[in-house]
Amino acid sequence: MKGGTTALFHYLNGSQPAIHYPNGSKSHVDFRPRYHPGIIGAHATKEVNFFNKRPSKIANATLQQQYFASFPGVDALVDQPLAGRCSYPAQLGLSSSSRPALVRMEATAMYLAHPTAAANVQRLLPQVRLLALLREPVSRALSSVNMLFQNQHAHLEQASPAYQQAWQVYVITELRRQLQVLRGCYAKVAPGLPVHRQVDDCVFAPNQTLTGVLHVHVGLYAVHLERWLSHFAPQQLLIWSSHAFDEAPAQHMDQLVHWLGLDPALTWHNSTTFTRMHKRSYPAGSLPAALLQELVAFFQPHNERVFALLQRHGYGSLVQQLRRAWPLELAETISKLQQKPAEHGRQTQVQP
Ligand SMILES: Nc1ncnc2c1ncn2[C@@H]1O[C@H](COP(=O)(O)OS(=O)(=O)O)[C@@H](OP(=O)(O)O)[C@H]1O
Repeated sequence: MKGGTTALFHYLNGSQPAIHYPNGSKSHVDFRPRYHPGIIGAHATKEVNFFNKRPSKIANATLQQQYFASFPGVDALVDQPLAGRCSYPAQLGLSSSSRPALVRMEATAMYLAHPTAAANVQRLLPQVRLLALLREPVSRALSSVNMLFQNQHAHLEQASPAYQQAWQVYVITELRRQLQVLRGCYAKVAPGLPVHRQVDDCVFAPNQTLTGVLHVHVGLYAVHLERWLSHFAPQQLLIWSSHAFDEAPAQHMDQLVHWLGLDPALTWHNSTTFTRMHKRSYPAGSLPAALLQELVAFFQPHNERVFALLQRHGYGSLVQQLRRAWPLELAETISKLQQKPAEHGRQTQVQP
């Protein structure tokens, strides 16, 4: 969440007006082709929000049918979506001469941090391939709180002093509150149960909700990856630095095509211009230095935990990449947020 999932989804999915499919479902046909014809996104939205529901007693086959109804060209009875098969290849831009492989994808930002999503996915899609984008956690938290603030204060003119003042009060209050709740959760962690189980229980306690701590909690990647890696093998989980993806999108997309075992010759390299998506502005000069320091200090040991976890699971080169990228991302965020508009754009030195 806030790591570039919208951009990734749309780079892969092209841009598509609606058409109708033989099974009665309404779906898409490209006017800008998908990056690879063998990868197609969910209908209508990148976020299906299916696995972040409470576990249900409905039979797996019915649940699978419900889930696959979110994707174009799918009739789960004849289509064998779990086998990567597709009944209407021509409509999806695939050659119909053989039965081509088709990867269906969605990008529900909430899955990574959700306490039961990994278990729910494993139950229905044990062979699934997963991709996580990790953004420097302080920048990610500020992006998250900025989005919520903007959604709730659309009536305020962004350049106005009232907007800046309200932004500052909101960001300080909300981030401090979330930091306090999560410090409490981590302080209670004891030897025994895995850390992610203890933290999930605390975050999901009766007087506490996931959304209530989302800005900070999502960036505590060690607990989330620990949870997903307790359900899936590292071979099923591709993890990218958000910053590296931003710097070299085509290279990452080609890596994805290769990792999914699709034919690279079918890749449509000119399908997208890789412009940033979901980008928001921030009020310059509004982030107090003390809050910034508090955030940096809070995340620092958690970042070390995620580096150690990734190293243990064979993601050593990613760790090196994140150790280089995160200080740069943090410096960019500080430059964007802390300096007065006149100073904006100057180089800023930060401690990693
Ligand atoms: N290609 C690429 N790579 C990395 N990061 C990118 C990219 N495109 C957009 N962005 C920045 O990502 C932020 C939006 O992330 P998401 O699309 O994941 O947001 S959401 O979870 O769907 O709300 C948002 O960050 P902020 O602008 O700081 O809010 C975008 O600017």
